[in-house]
Amino acid sequence: MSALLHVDAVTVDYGGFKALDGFSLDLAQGETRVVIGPNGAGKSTLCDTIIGRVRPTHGAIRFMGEDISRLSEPAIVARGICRKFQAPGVLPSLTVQDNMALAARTDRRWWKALSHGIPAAERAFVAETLDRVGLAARAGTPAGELSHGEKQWLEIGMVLATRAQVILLDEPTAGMGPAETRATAELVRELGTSRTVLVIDHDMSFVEQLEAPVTVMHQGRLLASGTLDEVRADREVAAVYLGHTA
Ligand SMILES: Nc1ncnc2c1ncn2[C@@H]1O[C@H](COP(=O)(O)OP(=O)(O)OP(=O)(O)O)[C@@H](O)[C@H]1O
Repeated sequence: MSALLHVDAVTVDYGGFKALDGFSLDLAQGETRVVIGPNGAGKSTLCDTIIGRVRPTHGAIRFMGEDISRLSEPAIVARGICRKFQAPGVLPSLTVQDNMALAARTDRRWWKALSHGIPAAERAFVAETLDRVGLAARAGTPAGELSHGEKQWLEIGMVLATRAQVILLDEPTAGMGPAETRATAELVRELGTSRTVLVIDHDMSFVEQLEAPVTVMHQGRLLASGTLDEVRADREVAAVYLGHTA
């Protein structure tokens, strides 16, 4: 089966230091994949390269067969790839519903969106998306009043609201306690039923709960790939990564 997203032997060279070093990864339509690796392995650079913030020195990123590695970030987002950053980026003074409505707008002129209210056709979609991320009861709350976990879920919902096909989640559980982490795992699994998802994370209990195939990176290269149990059993992985964190 051909990949929806194909990271093809990508090298990112910073003046001789290779943050990615001939790294390849295929994401099939509908797949959820977790990328783990020690600090500095190149995980964020991988996301940055897919979304167009960093240009590959060699290799290419292909999405639905098209080489997107020279496109701008907005052009890549317009094709259906969206990234949720580590730092929450919601507008705190707007309600949860209005943040979601802005993300859902195909017309990105926010002043227009807000001054005219949410169009009826989008209202149902916004409500449905809030429900999917468990924030329906918080629709009227200013986003600044949400808990840390709720803000993260709102951000994930905002990515969903863009109708992106491929969702990149960079450490979605950063700063969360066990209960919020469990709820996030459930949410990501739910997202995986309708989208293609690439998750980067350090938190092993979270990765376990995702029950998804795992790719391990080290020094910009692919170290191992398989189920979490398989990569845990890999001696090289244990040596460079799991041995230090488990
Ligand atoms: N603009 C840059 N110039 C030079 N080196 C960089 C640049 N960006 C990243 N690096 C280096 O590339 C390597 C990979 O960084 P990256 O942030 O992708 O790793 P990571 O796996 O996401 O790490 P972490 O888990 O700590 O976030 C690191 O050694 C980092 O210092």
